[in-house]
Amino acid sequence: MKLVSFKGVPVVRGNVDSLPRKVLTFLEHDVELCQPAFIHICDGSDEENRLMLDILIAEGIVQPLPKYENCVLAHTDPRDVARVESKTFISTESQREAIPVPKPGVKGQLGNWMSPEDLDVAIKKRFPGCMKGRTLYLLAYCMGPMGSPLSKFGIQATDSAYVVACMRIMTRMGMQVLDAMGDSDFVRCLHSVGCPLPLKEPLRRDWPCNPDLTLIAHKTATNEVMSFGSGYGGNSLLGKKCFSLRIGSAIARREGWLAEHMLIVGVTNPEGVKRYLVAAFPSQCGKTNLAMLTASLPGYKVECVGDDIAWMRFDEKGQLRAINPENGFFGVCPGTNNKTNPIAMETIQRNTVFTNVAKTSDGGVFWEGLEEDLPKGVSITSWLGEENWQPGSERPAAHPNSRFCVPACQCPTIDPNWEDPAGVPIDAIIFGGRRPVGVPLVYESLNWQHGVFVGATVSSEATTAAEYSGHEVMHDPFSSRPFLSYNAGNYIGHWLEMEKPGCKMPKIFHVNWFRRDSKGKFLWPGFGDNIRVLDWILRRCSDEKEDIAQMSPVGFIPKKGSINMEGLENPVDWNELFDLPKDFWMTEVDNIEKYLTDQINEDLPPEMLKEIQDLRQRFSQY
Ligand SMILES: Nc1nc2c(ncn2[C@@H]2O[C@H](COP(=O)(O)OP(=O)(O)OP(=O)(O)O)[C@@H](O)[C@H]2O)c(=O)[nH]1
Ligand SMILES: O=C([O-])CC(=O)C(=O)O
Ligand SMILES: [Mn+2]
Repeated sequence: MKLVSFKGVPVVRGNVDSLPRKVLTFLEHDVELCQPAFIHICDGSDEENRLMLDILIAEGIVQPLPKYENCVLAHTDPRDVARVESKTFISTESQREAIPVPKPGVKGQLGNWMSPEDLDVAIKKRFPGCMKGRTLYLLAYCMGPMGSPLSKFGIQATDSAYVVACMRIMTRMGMQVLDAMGDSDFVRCLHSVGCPLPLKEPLRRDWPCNPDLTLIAHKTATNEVMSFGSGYGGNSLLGKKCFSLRIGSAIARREGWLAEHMLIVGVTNPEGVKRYLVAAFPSQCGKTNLAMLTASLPGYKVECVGDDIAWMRFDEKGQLRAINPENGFFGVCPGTNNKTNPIAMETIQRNTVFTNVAKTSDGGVFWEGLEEDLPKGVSITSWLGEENWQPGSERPAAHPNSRFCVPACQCPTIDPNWEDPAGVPIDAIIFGGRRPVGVPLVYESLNWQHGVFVGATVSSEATTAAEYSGHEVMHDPFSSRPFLSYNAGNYIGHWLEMEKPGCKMPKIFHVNWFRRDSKGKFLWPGFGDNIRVLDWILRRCSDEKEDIAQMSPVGFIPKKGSINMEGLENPVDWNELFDLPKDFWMTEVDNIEKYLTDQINEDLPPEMLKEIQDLRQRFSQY
């Protein structure tokens, strides 16, 4: 029998009675806590999606984009435009489980911890009654291909129809998941925009959020996420960073695998040999672009498995395999255009939710980088609603962290094996970041331990993916600093422990597309030309031993001329791209040492101290 109400709350859609027992218990708890006016059990259907978009349009949160097929544009409160690292917490019994204890007098930068008692207080301050007057949407979703032994289930309760529409794109969500779940365990995710009705103060730009009380909390021991006050992507689509990275890496540590902030691609060379690799760059540093690369070298093909997150484990034959837990792309808009990323441009013509981009008078979208594609005679309304926005204005047309949210299956270069339940075999791991000086285009680590050191010492210029301004170079271990959910020292230790007899260890590389010349211009063209570097990397992974690498203090670097530069639009300066300035690197080693010993202190694995010593030693003799 269909229940028409649950705990006295009308069920406007879906059948509460058919929910698995554990899901029902979760729902009961959230309904009692948040006191929604209605309950809606999501089925993931097209019809339901239409309903969500209609609600969002009626509320003024999104507007249709008649120029494209089934696309909408959302504008947020200008205070809710990015992840908020300062309000993101890991809650564990002991602090040291979650974050290292830095040296005395040093401010820790490797995550925020909250005691279970403080979290209880924080929850009681926020969640009771937080959904009054609103609908609680219950979504069942699967991270990873349905039926894969590597996949995991999640349940999210949310009071945001925007979140429902985006989660339907970013995860496998709906009836089929509820059916497949049965009584399996799941990650419990509760999300509220924190604006019960009636409102206490008017919304800005019709976007409900609660910046003063924003809190993104994770209980890793019990696989729980509680997110309050933000509707923005990484804070609200809880399957993404919260589950797949923070909860995911804690599970991965317990179970002996890796959950990483990495893209996954397959690269086929002109001989038809295909190899897969993963790459970890910090937010806004080129993962989506590399994942959708159009090769500028003839005969090469790059196919996309994922653009942001990889779950990886060794199979029984000792081969590392990766799945993409996600079902869509939540990609950066500015800079995306038909030259830099034509594949993304084609992907986002349909069924896309855009957030915080500008709108054109012909019902399309606009952002920095699309100037050349702008039809004649159209006018632009900026993301902040400024009409008749003009190129060159002081404020950008689109927010620098504006995003598209689109189903992965629409990507014309999606890999045929992207949903292989066994995952794809990984031959190389790449780290990288935005390094304006000193760091060469590519180098290869000397062995696994050195490669782990390369990952642990990733640094990059700050971007707008979180609440930073300016371009300071920041440490970002494994490109996952914002997503660490257990002690960074143990994180490094976990990576070291992945090397086991019988496992074929992938080679580890470091790349830098962002080195600049003395005038501030990028030395490397990047984008489609990055295939030239991938080609070198994959030749290094091949069984055919080519004479293309030489030892340097940072690791193996390409022998001069060993990267294919044929057909480059403009010549590049090899010497400048691979220069290793000794004074820069001596300072870099000191910085690394200070950062790791200050921040991770007693939990830093001694292997890292050895790597610091060796790097300094190699440079002092250079
Ligand atoms: N110069 C240069 N810029 C690049 C390159 N690849 C990407 N970018 C720019 O870097 C910005 C971010 O690129 P994305 O590929 O979206 O970065 P991401 O790592 O996927 O970002 P998140 O989604 O935040 O994790 C965009 O503005 C790109 O145009 C490159 O090879 N060279
Ligand atoms: O989490 C987000 O909002 C988007 C993202 O991929 C990142 O910042 O790495
Ligand atoms: Mn990302």
